Amino acid sequence: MNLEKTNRQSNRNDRRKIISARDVAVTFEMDRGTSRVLNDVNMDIYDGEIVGIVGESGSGKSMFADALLNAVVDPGVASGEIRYTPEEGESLDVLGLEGKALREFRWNDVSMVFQGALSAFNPTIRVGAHFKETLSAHGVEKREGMEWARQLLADLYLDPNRVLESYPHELSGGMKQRALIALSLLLEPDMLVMDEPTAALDLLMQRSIIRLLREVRDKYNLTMVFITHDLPLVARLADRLAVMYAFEFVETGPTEKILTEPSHPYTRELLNATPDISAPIDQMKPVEGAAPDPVTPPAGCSYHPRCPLADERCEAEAPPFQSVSQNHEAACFHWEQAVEEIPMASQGGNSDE
Ligand SMILES: Nc1ncnc2c1ncn2[C@@H]1O[C@H](COP(=O)(O)OP(=O)(O)OP(=O)(O)O)[C@@H](O)[C@H]1O
Ligand code: NI
Repeated sequence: MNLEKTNRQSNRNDRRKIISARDVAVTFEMDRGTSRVLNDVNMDIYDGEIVGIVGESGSGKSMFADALLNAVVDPGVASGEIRYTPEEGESLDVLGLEGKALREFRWNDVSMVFQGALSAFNPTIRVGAHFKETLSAHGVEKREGMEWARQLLADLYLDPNRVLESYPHELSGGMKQRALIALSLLLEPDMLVMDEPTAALDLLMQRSIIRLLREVRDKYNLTMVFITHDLPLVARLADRLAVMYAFEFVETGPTEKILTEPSHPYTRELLNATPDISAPIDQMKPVEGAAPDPVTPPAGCSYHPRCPLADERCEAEAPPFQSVSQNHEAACFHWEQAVEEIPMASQGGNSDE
């Protein structure tokens, strides 16, 4: 196996678009109407980057993650187009994959640590057996595969022998989560999608996992999507952030730009709800007002009912993305006004006043 991929330093614009998502929607048919829980989102993900996706609970983060892997559960329906382009060979239409091709895609190309996945380990079999089963399901030679598993576990600062011999309940939450990350990397995917991978862990363990993920990304040149409602946490990890509100992305940009020049009114509120970027999540106050209902979303900009800057146009027209600066966009007609008029609570780096 070619275990270490080469690290390439190059301009983002020359880099391979590993994922290109266009007009991706997820809908559920409900008695009271169609629930649109992901609303025609677009997103490009570049080789080797770490993208953090943040937003409040219920905003559609998991729906986006699930769509990326064509893993939206019934009766949810994903539509639109998701193209995956491997390092070599033809690009794939992810939402068109099924059966064996889909299973292979999910382990070999883009793999995922699902939200609440700590319970994914079968409690009655040893951790090592989970690795062996995955190898044999994909026809990988066991000896070589398990050698790679040991290296991955060691890279995640686990004792391979101890972990492989253990039953899941014998490991702490942090160890289990790292073992799960190792398992998801077993078949050398190009990209790893993690949905709230640290939510069940204490603050110290969250931070150490963040550090580990950076090391793993650098060593294996992985592309990562890290989903969380914990903005301070993901800001330590991600190269780029995408802020989600009401089933859509409302602002994307380099992490530093989002922290220092947040331009969508919602992003500014979200950051203001975080008293200190290094403070733990439980010290955050929620953004005021209620999130929209996916069956009856507001017309125009979906944030307008909560937005201090909303005018008639915002009530009627959905704002397209506007360029704020290079690689930084906000879906708001009034982003310039937002920067001037929605003050940021004093916190490190937010100094545009
Ligand atoms: N099986 C389902 N049927 C109908 N609606 C659903 C279903 N699963 C989720 N939803 C709705 O889809 C919307 C988006 O949910 P999603 O799980 O993507 O949110 P999230 O941003 O991941 O939230 P959290 O931070 O709590 O994980 C929510 O309004 C949720 O109620
Ligand atoms: Ni979720």
